[in-house]
Amino acid sequence: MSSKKEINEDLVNERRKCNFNIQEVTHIIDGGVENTLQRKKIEDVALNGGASLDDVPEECMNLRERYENALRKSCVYANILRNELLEITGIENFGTPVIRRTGDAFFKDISPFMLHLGMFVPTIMGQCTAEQQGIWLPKALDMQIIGAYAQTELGHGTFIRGLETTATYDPKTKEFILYSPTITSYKWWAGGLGRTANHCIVVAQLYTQGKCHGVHPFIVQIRDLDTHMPLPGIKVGEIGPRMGFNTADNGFLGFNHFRIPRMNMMMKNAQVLEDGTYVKVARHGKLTYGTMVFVRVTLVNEASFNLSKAVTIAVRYSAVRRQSELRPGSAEPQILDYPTQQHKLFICIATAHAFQLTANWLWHTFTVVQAEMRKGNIDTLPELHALSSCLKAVSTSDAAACIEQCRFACGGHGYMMSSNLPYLYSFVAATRTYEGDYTVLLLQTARYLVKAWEQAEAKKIVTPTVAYLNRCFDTNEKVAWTNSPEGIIKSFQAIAAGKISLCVKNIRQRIKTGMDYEDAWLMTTVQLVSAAEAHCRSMILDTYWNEMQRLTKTSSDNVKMVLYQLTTLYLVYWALEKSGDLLRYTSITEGDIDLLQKEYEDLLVKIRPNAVGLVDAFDLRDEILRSTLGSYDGRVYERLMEEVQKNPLNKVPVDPSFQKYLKPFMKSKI
Ligand SMILES: CCCCC/C=C\C/C=C\C/C=C\C/C=C\C/C=C\CC/C=C/C(=O)SCCNC(=O)CCNC(=O)[C@H](O)C(C)(C)COP(=O)(O)OP(=O)(O)OC[C@H]1O[C@@H](n2cnc3c(N)ncnc32)[C@H](O)[C@@H]1OP(=O)(O)O
Ligand SMILES: Cc1cc2nc3c(=O)[nH]c(=O)nc-3n(C[C@H](O)[C@H](O)[C@H](O)COP(=O)(O)OP(=O)(O)OC[C@H]3O[C@@H](n4cnc5c(N)ncnc54)[C@H](O)[C@@H]3O)c2cc1C
Repeated sequence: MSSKKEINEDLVNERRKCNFNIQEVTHIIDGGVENTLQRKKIEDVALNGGASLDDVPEECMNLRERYENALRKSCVYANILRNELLEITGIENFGTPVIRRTGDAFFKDISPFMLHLGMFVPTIMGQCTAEQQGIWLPKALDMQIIGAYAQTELGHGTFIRGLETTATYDPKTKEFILYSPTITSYKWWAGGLGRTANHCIVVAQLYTQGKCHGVHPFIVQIRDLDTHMPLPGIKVGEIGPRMGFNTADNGFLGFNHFRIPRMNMMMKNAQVLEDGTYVKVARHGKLTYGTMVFVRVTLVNEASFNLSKAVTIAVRYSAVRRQSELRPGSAEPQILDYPTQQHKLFICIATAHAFQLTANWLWHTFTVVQAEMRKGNIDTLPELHALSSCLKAVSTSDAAACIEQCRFACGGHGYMMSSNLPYLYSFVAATRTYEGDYTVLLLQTARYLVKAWEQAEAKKIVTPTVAYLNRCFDTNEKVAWTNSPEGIIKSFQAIAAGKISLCVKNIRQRIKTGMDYEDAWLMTTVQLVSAAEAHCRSMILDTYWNEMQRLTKTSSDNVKMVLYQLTTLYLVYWALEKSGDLLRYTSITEGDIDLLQKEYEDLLVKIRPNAVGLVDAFDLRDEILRSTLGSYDGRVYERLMEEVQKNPLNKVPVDPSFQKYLKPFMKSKI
């Protein structure tokens, strides 16, 4: 952080205006004082140990240089991780978001090791027997082997049951034979696979004793550990430039009758015995999808974190940037003073808080379900799947939209790579697609909601997150509108219940006209997606409001006040966004909507003086923000100018291509 005298004067004034204790809010976001201290300790170790910032910005390098540079930094970072950070957190917490976040000081784009840490290691933990873990986990944690997660194929990503790679058991040699029978069966997209990984998890159709048993995970060595050459029978490479993730080393992979030992099938949930007998161990058929559930849960946290970075950049910049004049001859106002700018940005601060608290709650739910499953109880898995699916879908989609809004809020300079906003957007935009596409995951939640509705109809007990269906089912009429946080939450539950009810009605009507269930479902999917989104929004609103109440019980009055304002802003914003639904499912009137609009605009005014304080409370170090526009000191123009000097194009006054192309071209038409 720069010394105080260098801090932009507007930002100094903003910080003076802030009327609440910033640290108190930081502790709430971190989940307590202890967590803040732990985070700072981890950041000190990770960043002071040699955060290798680049002399040349990543975006000015060619593809090969970018990869090499990313790998160089990954090795530096991974050394700090395995030698120092895991000492602090304990090895079992290697994937904690606090550690993951320090990686952003090293990589503007993505590390080729990301998938090793984010999916390869968790899959070994979740899908291997204790014996298998004993073989691979120490090596993987120590990074003596580097892995990827190769599930998606050129032809299929969503439809996992449609994967074409086969793993056929040969009892004579006690091996599986991996084979890619078609172009479309080539593995495609796996991060770290293209150039870096020497192992990967391969999801393939398991054949034994002449029968297909569906998709199962296998651990496969693909490159020689010494020479790094692809092993015979393996075809592997990089899939090419993409919108983001350009240093993530996404790869393709094909197998030509490639043999692996029997024990390389990950056998926690199903086994193939030496003679080829297939034995199902798990009580739930979808436990092989466990890594995806884990990553979906962590992605809600990612959505919040990346959005907090984007909005920190945009709010600080908006305090520094001055533009236009309100009255002829008057001084140019800070753009943060425009209500339209506040409308773009304050909802982003609130959304980051809403997702952070929801992510914490979801993580807790995940650990409880995991503990139950260890005891053999799998009853809560469907609810976790429904929850993690819709929360992943909505949080990543909203975060991407909010980050883009932050970029709009920064005008032309927001379009510069050095603002970091394009990187943040392309990273989060990908999270809407990978680990289950938005629409596909909402339809998974919708499946669960339709079943829950049928249970409520049959007066059976439904699970806690859909308990509101019982109440809404009984009332069967428009919910009475009350303008209070609780009233808004209840109204959103009524919207969700109303939409689910309508879906069920329409499916039944379509079946009556002669459609089979699958077609009736298909024809209703537009409404089903909308119902699942409504359910998800009601949960986020409920969790944000209740968790914020709980967490601020002992806070100082001003902290309570500013966080109350922000939470209310979020509730009112969404009530206004969904006013059409409110008119349909509650007794709200046009007059009530006018009052909500007025309340929203009043809240913008109230939050304005604390805006910079609120983003400071995210406590994001400049090394992690990596933005010319968003640094703590607000030296926006100086940083933009400094960045220009690093651009290799500016190293010589005349580019060699002038002599080669431009001059001959200009002279050619005489
Ligand atoms: C130097 C280092 C840098 C620093 C790093 C430091 C640390 C890192 C540590 C952590 C990193 C933190 C965060 C980020 C981590 C990683 C992320 C990074 C990059 C990720 C890159 C992307 C990876 C991928 O995308 S992997 C591929 C993912 N693929 C998908 O998600 C496919 C989506 N499709 C599906 O999930 C399914 O096919 C389907 C659509 C759900 C349908 O499945 P299907 O088998 O066809 O189902 P059906 O047979 O129809 O049955 C449906 C039935 O099953 C139930 N079901 C479905 N899924 C599940 C499930 N997962 N769990 C439980 N139940 C499930 C469903 O409800 C239904 O049940 P019903 O019949 O009773 O209704
Ligand atoms: C940056 C990035 C990194 C990735 N990393 C990995 C990795 O490390 N390992 C890995 O295995 N994979 C990885 N993937 C792949 C990723 O998991 C898939 O792209 C994702 O699951 C979507 O599948 P798809 O590409 O087949 O899309 P498709 O399923 O082809 O989707 C295309 C469109 O069709 C729609 N659609 C598809 N099915 C249905 C349906 N049933 N109902 C309604 N609409 C439907 C979707 O909504 C979408 O709009 C990565 C992808 C990206 C972008």
